[in-house]
Amino acid sequence: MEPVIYINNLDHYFGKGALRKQVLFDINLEINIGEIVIMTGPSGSGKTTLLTMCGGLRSAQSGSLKVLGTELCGASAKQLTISRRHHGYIFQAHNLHESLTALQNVKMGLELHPDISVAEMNQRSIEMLELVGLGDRVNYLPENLSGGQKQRVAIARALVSQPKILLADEPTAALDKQSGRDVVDLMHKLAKEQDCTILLVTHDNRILDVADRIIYMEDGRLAKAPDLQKVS
Ligand SMILES: Nc1ncnc2c1ncn2[C@@H]1O[C@H](COP(=O)(O)OP(=O)(O)OP(=O)(O)O)[C@@H](O)[C@H]1O
Repeated sequence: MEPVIYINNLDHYFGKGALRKQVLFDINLEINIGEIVIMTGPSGSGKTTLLTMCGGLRSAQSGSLKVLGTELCGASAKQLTISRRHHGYIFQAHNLHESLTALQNVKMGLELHPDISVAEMNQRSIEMLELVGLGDRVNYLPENLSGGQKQRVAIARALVSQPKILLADEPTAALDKQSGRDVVDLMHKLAKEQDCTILLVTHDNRILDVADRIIYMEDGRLAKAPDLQKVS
């Protein structure tokens, strides 16, 4: 079966002219359907850059980056927008709209899907909030929710459209130990139920056990994780 994410000889540069700086070097990676891959590594090593490229949030310039069979390297803005419909995103700071209720925030996860009626959007969003244990908080504003609850709303928003790929950048960074664990377990459970592939960037060693595979980024290159090097 074709990998969900296929990356071959991918390089990436920021800036132009004298300020041009290479931040990704010859990345090669395949991620299969339903796999949970955690990407870790030092700050500034390029993890978020790679994640946003996989998500079609940043265009790829050199090499090959295929997501769900579509080549994103050199893709137009329109093609990237289409590609984004298949993804859910979760960020460190939940990124909820403070003036919108939990339900309204989750419904935004269906915004790119004009084929779904308003009634169905409501129903699916409420069901999703129930699944993340917030059925009694649908009309709450983010300011009245705890950090863990806000992140659960973000998970509901990311998964309400049943995306094929879930991209998460430091989803537990702002959470205490137990909330972080709960959030990751929930992502894991829901993604497995929906056969969703997860690529998750984290510095949080407490959640590494959720991964099927851990990859390590250093200075813009995929490298062997330090503990593996010690063993070999
Ligand atoms: N928009 C940008 N313009 C120029 N340089 C950038 C931009 N975004 C990131 N960089 C640089 O690219 C490199 C990789 O950054 P990136 O955010 O991908 O690293 P990271 O591994 O995710 O770091 P962290 O763990 O701190 O989030 C860094 O040197 C960073 O300064």
